[in-house]
Amino acid sequence: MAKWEMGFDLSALEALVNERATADPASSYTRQLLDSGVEKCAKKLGEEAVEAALAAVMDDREGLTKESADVLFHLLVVLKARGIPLADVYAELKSRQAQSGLAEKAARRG
Ligand SMILES: N=c1c2ncn([C@@H]3O[C@H](COP(=O)(O)OP(=O)(O)OP(=O)(O)O)[C@@H](O)[C@H]3O)c2ncn1[C@@H]1O[C@H](COP(=O)(O)O)[C@@H](O)[C@H]1O
Repeated sequence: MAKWEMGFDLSALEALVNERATADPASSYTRQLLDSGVEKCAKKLGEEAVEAALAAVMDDREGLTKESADVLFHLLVVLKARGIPLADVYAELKSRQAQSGLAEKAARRG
Protein backbone atom coordinates (compact mmCIF):
# COMPACT_ATOMS: atom_id res chain seq x y z
CA MET A 1 0.00 0.00 0.00
CA ALA A 2 1.36 3.45 -0.90
CA LYS A 3 2.20 5.76 2.03
CA TRP A 4 -0.62 8.22 1.24
CA GLU A 5 -3.21 5.43 1.22
CA MET A 6 -2.47 4.61 4.88
CA GLY A 7 -3.96 7.89 6.09
CA PHE A 8 -2.58 11.40 6.07
CA ASP A 9 -2.10 13.77 8.97
CA LEU A 10 0.27 16.54 9.99
CA SER A 11 2.86 14.06 11.26
CA ALA A 12 2.89 12.36 7.86
CA LEU A 13 3.29 15.74 6.18
CA GLU A 14 6.13 16.61 8.58
CA ALA A 15 7.87 13.35 7.65
CA LEU A 16 7.43 14.26 3.97
CA VAL A 17 8.90 17.73 4.54
CA ASN A 18 11.88 16.17 6.36
CA GLU A 19 12.37 13.72 3.51
CA ARG A 20 12.10 16.36 0.77
CA ALA A 21 14.47 18.73 2.65
CA THR A 22 17.37 16.75 1.18
CA ALA A 23 15.81 16.03 -2.22
CA ASP A 24 17.17 17.28 -5.54
CA PRO A 25 16.30 21.01 -5.61
CA ALA A 26 15.32 20.66 -9.27
CA SER A 27 12.48 18.35 -8.31
CA SER A 28 11.40 19.67 -4.91
CA TYR A 29 9.58 22.88 -3.96
CA THR A 30 10.24 22.05 -0.29
CA ARG A 31 14.00 21.89 -0.85
CA GLN A 32 13.99 25.08 -2.94
CA LEU A 33 12.02 26.91 -0.26
CA LEU A 34 14.31 25.73 2.56
CA ASP A 35 17.37 26.65 0.48
CA SER A 36 15.98 30.17 0.04
CA GLY A 37 16.26 30.78 3.80
CA VAL A 38 14.02 31.07 6.82
CA GLU A 39 12.96 34.64 5.99
CA LYS A 40 11.51 33.54 2.62
CA CYS A 41 9.82 30.53 4.25
CA ALA A 42 8.31 32.80 6.91
CA LYS A 43 7.16 35.30 4.26
CA LYS A 44 5.34 32.53 2.37
CA LEU A 45 3.71 31.37 5.62
CA GLY A 46 2.50 34.91 6.31
CA GLU A 47 1.13 35.30 2.77
CA GLU A 48 -0.74 31.99 2.94
CA ALA A 49 -2.18 32.92 6.35
CA VAL A 50 -3.46 36.24 5.01
CA GLU A 51 -4.97 34.48 1.98
CA ALA A 52 -6.72 31.99 4.30
CA ALA A 53 -8.05 34.83 6.46
CA LEU A 54 -9.35 36.69 3.40
CA ALA A 55 -11.06 33.53 2.12
CA ALA A 56 -12.74 33.14 5.52
CA VAL A 57 -14.02 36.72 5.46
CA MET A 58 -15.30 36.27 1.88
CA ASP A 59 -17.04 33.01 2.86
CA ASP A 60 -15.03 31.29 0.11
CA ARG A 61 -15.24 27.73 1.45
CA GLU A 62 -13.15 26.12 -1.30
CA GLY A 63 -10.55 28.90 -1.06
CA LEU A 64 -10.37 28.61 2.73
CA THR A 65 -9.90 24.85 2.50
CA LYS A 66 -7.07 25.17 -0.05
CA GLU A 67 -5.37 28.11 1.67
CA SER A 68 -5.56 26.22 4.99
CA ALA A 69 -3.64 23.36 3.38
CA ASP A 70 -1.05 25.90 2.15
CA VAL A 71 -0.78 27.39 5.68
CA LEU A 72 -0.22 24.00 7.30
CA PHE A 73 2.40 22.97 4.73
CA HIS A 74 4.30 26.26 4.98
CA LEU A 75 4.11 26.20 8.80
CA LEU A 76 5.79 22.78 8.77
CA VAL A 77 8.49 24.15 6.43
CA VAL A 78 9.13 27.08 8.81
CA LEU A 79 9.31 24.70 11.80
CA LYS A 80 11.79 22.58 9.84
CA ALA A 81 13.85 25.67 8.97
CA ARG A 82 14.09 26.52 12.68
CA GLY A 83 14.57 22.92 13.84
CA ILE A 84 11.37 22.71 15.88
CA PRO A 85 9.70 19.27 15.74
CA LEU A 86 5.91 19.13 15.38
CA ALA A 87 5.93 17.08 18.60
CA ASP A 88 6.94 20.26 20.49
CA VAL A 89 3.90 22.08 19.09
CA TYR A 90 1.67 19.14 20.06
CA ALA A 91 3.19 19.19 23.57
CA GLU A 92 2.43 22.91 23.85
CA LEU A 93 -1.16 22.34 22.74
CA LYS A 94 -1.49 19.45 25.18
CA SER A 95 -0.24 21.59 28.08
CA ARG A 96 -3.00 24.08 27.29
CA GLN A 97 -5.73 21.47 27.70
CA ALA A 98 -5.55 21.88 31.47
CA GLN A 99 -7.41 25.21 31.39
CA SER A 100 -9.70 27.19 29.12
CA GLY A 101 -8.29 29.84 26.80
CA LEU A 102 -10.17 32.51 28.75
CA ALA A 103 -8.64 31.40 32.08
CA GLU A 104 -5.17 31.43 30.52
CA LYS A 105 -5.74 34.94 29.16
CA ALA A 106 -6.93 36.19 32.55
CA ALA A 107 -3.87 34.65 34.28
CA ARG A 108 -1.57 36.45 31.84
CA ARG A 109 -3.20 39.80 32.61
CA GLY A 110 -2.53 39.20 36.29
N1 LIG B 1 1.54 20.23 0.58
C1 LIG B 1 2.35 20.72 -0.20
C2 LIG B 1 2.16 22.04 -0.72
N2 LIG B 1 1.21 22.96 -0.52
C3 LIG B 1 1.54 24.02 -1.27
N3 LIG B 1 2.68 23.79 -1.94
C4 LIG B 1 3.35 24.65 -2.91
O1 LIG B 1 3.43 25.93 -2.34
C5 LIG B 1 3.47 26.88 -3.38
C6 LIG B 1 2.48 27.94 -2.99
O2 LIG B 1 2.93 29.09 -3.46
P1 LIG B 1 1.98 30.04 -4.30
O3 LIG B 1 0.59 29.56 -4.38
O4 LIG B 1 2.18 31.39 -3.73
O5 LIG B 1 2.60 29.84 -5.73
P2 LIG B 1 3.91 30.39 -6.37
O6 LIG B 1 3.46 31.46 -7.30
O7 LIG B 1 4.58 29.21 -6.98
O8 LIG B 1 4.80 31.02 -5.21
P3 LIG B 1 6.17 31.82 -5.30
O9 LIG B 1 6.64 31.85 -6.73
O10 LIG B 1 5.87 33.18 -4.72
O11 LIG B 1 7.12 31.07 -4.41
C7 LIG B 1 3.08 26.20 -4.68
O12 LIG B 1 4.21 26.01 -5.49
C8 LIG B 1 2.54 24.85 -4.19
O13 LIG B 1 2.78 23.77 -5.07
C9 LIG B 1 3.11 22.58 -1.61
N4 LIG B 1 4.21 21.89 -2.00
C10 LIG B 1 4.38 20.65 -1.49
N5 LIG B 1 3.49 20.05 -0.63
C11 LIG B 1 3.71 18.67 -0.14
O14 LIG B 1 5.08 18.40 -0.14
C12 LIG B 1 5.33 17.24 -0.92
C13 LIG B 1 6.72 17.33 -1.51
O15 LIG B 1 6.76 18.39 -2.47
P4 LIG B 1 8.13 18.68 -3.21
O16 LIG B 1 9.08 19.15 -2.21
O17 LIG B 1 7.82 19.76 -4.26
O18 LIG B 1 8.52 17.40 -3.85
C14 LIG B 1 4.21 17.22 -1.95
O19 LIG B 1 4.02 15.92 -2.47
C15 LIG B 1 3.04 17.66 -1.09
O20 LIG B 1 2.57 16.56 -0.32
